[in-house]
Amino acid sequence: MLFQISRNITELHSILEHKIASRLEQVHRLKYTYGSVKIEDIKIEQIVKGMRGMTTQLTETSMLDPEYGIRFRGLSIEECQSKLPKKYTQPYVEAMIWLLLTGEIPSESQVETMRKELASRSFLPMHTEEMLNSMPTSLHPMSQLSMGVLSLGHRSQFDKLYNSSIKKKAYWKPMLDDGLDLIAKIPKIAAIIYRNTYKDRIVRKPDSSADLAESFGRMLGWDDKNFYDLLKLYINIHCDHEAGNVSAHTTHVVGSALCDIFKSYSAGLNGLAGPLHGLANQECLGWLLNLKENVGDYPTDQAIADYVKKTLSSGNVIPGYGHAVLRIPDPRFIAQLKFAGQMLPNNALCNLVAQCYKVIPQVLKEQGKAKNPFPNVDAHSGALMYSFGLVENDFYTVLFGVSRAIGCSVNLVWDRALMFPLERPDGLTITTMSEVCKKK
Ligand SMILES: CC(=O)SCCNC(=O)CCNC(=O)[C@H](O)C(C)(C)COP(=O)(O)OP(=O)(O)OC[C@H]1O[C@@H](n2cnc3c(N)ncnc32)[C@H](O)[C@@H]1OP(=O)(O)O
Ligand SMILES: O=C([O-])CC(=O)C(=O)O
Repeated sequence: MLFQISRNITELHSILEHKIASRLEQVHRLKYTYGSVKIEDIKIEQIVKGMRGMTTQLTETSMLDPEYGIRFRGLSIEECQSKLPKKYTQPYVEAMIWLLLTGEIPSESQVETMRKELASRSFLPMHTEEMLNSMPTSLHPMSQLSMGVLSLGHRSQFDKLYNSSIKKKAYWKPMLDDGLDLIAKIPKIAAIIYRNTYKDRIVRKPDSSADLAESFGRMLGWDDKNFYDLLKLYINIHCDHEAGNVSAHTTHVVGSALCDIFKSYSAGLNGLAGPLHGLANQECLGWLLNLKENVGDYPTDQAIADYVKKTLSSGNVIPGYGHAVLRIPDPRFIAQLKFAGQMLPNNALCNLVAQCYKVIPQVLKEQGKAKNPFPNVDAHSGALMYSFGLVENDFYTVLFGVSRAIGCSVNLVWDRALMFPLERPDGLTITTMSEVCKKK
């Protein structure tokens, strides 16, 4: 047999086999029955402005509505919180993984199966640990993470089987195996980076009796169930955000060349490390601490507004505000605001975030540039981590990367299952496009 699946995931495999067969039929119909149907026109403006509002991708796992926010397999964040099996106040990350993969709410026993499967895969190969341990601590944690993930590729089942006689319609199986490996191993990579860069270089082993978030929290060095809860919330809300965001899109494009998950997601992580995307959470905390230093712990609204105007007049963006798609306050921000209100009602930094939410949208509206003056997910995450003692803000995007590995992996599994082709859009030179415009 070319490909051996672990006994733990035989049920998951058969659920997926079934779902994939029916989705393949739909994709077949889209391609052959409706192939010539036009769904929208493209304006020059959209091409010049970074393809905003152009529908160009098929995705299974989540959809982003500008006026509502993210829905994971049709469920809002609040619905996920109330319907998925949970520990303490937040759903298990394993439950979210199951939901994204299958579109179904898992039972407690399916969550436990997923937990065991991930725990059994959570060790790292020796060369990955040695490589991480040899990295200079001055190298940005996201560069370390991207290389750590890339180094896992030596045992890619997808690479191995691609070079054997595996059929195209079965590519998703080794991709799932690699995806589970990536999701299981990335917390340990992140923990090594954290302990090496900021602490004593001693990292606890993954805890095979704990769930993914708790084991991750322990490896980072925390013994605090509220922190594990925060990690569950953080990982669940950051794991997927439709297909067009920079990290997911990059992973998808690289994967479309039939790269394995490790090469594809390593590329995605490099995109996540940009300040207009995931790195905004690092920038955001820096900005917030500077604000606090300038205006004190309990500023007036006017003092905040003045500081925001100063940032804008120096030509910088307000990190954590605005969004390429959303036109409302990000529900992921609201979920964190609620968590902070319940867990840390008297925390000055989190209360400052809440006060900024009252003040900043008005200032951005008055400036009149940002299409969305409201906070996005990054406007809160750093303040929460900081308040739980994780104060090293250049590590924050690594946490984001641990989470986004889930959505990106699940999407690659489905990309291969639906046999999506190499992605290769056309381009025009500026001169040719100008000529096309003149003719029209
Ligand atoms: C997980 C995530 O990736 S969420 C996003 C995280 N990034 C940030 O928080 C960084 C701050 N925000 C931004 O830079 C932007 O809002 C982005 C990158 C998120 C979205 O970019 P766009 O879709 O181009 O935004 P939009 O169409 O509203 O931009 C129009 C103008 O408003 C400006 N603008 C948008 N957001 C902001 C902001 N937060 N502060 C100041 N100006 C802003 C843009 O820079 C642009 O100015 P320009 O015309 O001089 O180039
Ligand atoms: O959707 C986007 O473009 C950015 C974002 O919020 C995410 O990737 O989480």
